Amino acid sequence: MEVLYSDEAYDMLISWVCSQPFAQSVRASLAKVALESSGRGNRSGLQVHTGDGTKKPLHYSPWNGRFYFWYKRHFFFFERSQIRGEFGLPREEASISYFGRNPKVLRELLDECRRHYLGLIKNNTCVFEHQGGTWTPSKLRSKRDMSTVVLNNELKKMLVGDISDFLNPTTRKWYSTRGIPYKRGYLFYGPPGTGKSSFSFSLAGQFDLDLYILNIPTLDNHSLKTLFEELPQHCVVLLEDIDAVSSKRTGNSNKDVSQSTSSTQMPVLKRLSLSTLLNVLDGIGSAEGRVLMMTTNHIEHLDPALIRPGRVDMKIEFPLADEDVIGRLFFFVYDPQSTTVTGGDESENDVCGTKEKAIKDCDLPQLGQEFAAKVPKLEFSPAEILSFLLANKHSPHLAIANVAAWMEKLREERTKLTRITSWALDDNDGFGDH
Ligand SMILES: Nc1ncnc2c1ncn2[C@@H]1O[C@H](COP(=O)(O)OP(=O)(O)OP(=O)(O)O)[C@@H](O)[C@H]1O
Repeated sequence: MEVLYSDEAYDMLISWVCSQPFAQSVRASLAKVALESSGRGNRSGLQVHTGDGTKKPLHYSPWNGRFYFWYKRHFFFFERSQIRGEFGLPREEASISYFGRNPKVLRELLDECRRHYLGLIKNNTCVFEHQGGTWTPSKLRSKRDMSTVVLNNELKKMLVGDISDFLNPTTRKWYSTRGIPYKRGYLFYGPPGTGKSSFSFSLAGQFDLDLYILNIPTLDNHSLKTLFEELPQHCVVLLEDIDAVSSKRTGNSNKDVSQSTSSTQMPVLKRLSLSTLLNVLDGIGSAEGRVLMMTTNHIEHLDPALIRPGRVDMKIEFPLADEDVIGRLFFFVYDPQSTTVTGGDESENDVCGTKEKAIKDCDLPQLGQEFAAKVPKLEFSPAEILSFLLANKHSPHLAIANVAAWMEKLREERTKLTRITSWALDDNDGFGDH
């Protein structure tokens, strides 16, 4: 049985093989630094982060040979090597065989590999990105708990309820008996740093779905079609910064998006046309059961066709932080319940412990109110506030004392940035030097 490197079955097989006793004593092995703290360990066997803080841990796996082992009273051999593929590029290959005639035995073994792999990744979300027209091997990221995205609770509940209803097996039947395509689309819109991507990621984790991220500016028509055709049945597809593709159609419904403007208002060269995107979203190639999440900073730049019901079933605004969110972000950072001290040496933990105790002794609700009263509502994004609070994470009092100066600095930076942007735009107006 051959297993293709490009397929996730490859990871299932290799990670199982690496966990077997025979793999520890092989004489030909591949040594690699497991670069990612949590991920596939360069596809030489799944490496799930152990949190021991080892720098550049080495990982070994059977390589370039034939390796024999017993499994359920059958004699197997596993082969893995590197060959020259298309255009002379090196390509990895693996296969598994056994002495016998029943293919079921091999499938049972692969199923065991699958279960082993699912056990390893159970607290992770598999994230797929793309290079041109192909999905790259998934990366594993720890699931992000929904509670870590500070948002209106009603909204959260409503969205979670909507998605869980959609994913309910009876819903699929309901859709098919009525001839309605079984898919659901959401648009998350709002200023940068308000949690749109983070929330999409935590939703994927909540429903144990793989996340497929599409980066619009790097796509052309052909690759978008191919990528959509390769989507599995149940997954979350995240189309980030969808305004980078959209153009307001002025009479000509197929106007090319190369004339559109991006979030920064700068003209961008794009090869992906709006009509292709619309066809792909509606087409047969569009996987059944997929949850589509689109994000944008500029809902006003979107073509109405892109977000019409059927393509987008719910539009959800992610606003700048209001008083409630500001207070909850404060709590999120200082509440000892959401604090875990990991890694570091003992003395560092002692310091953290002392600081935590000092924070515990504070009247947090009172301080939270004080902090929220100092920050004007709907002026700063949750990302900005969080970043400030993290810089003062050991002292809520310091955060309150420093917040006015921080806001002033941020406002100055914004003014400067607006001046630079408008200067750059003026310079690009085709009227030459200033
Ligand atoms: N509401 C929030 N609650 C908790 N953390 C947040 C929230 N909003 C933003 N953050 C934090 O800010 C950072 C940026 O957030 P994220 O990328 O989700 O924002 P975004 O709205 O998708 O931004 P953009 O529009 O620029 O893509 C992340 O580290 C995230 O954890």
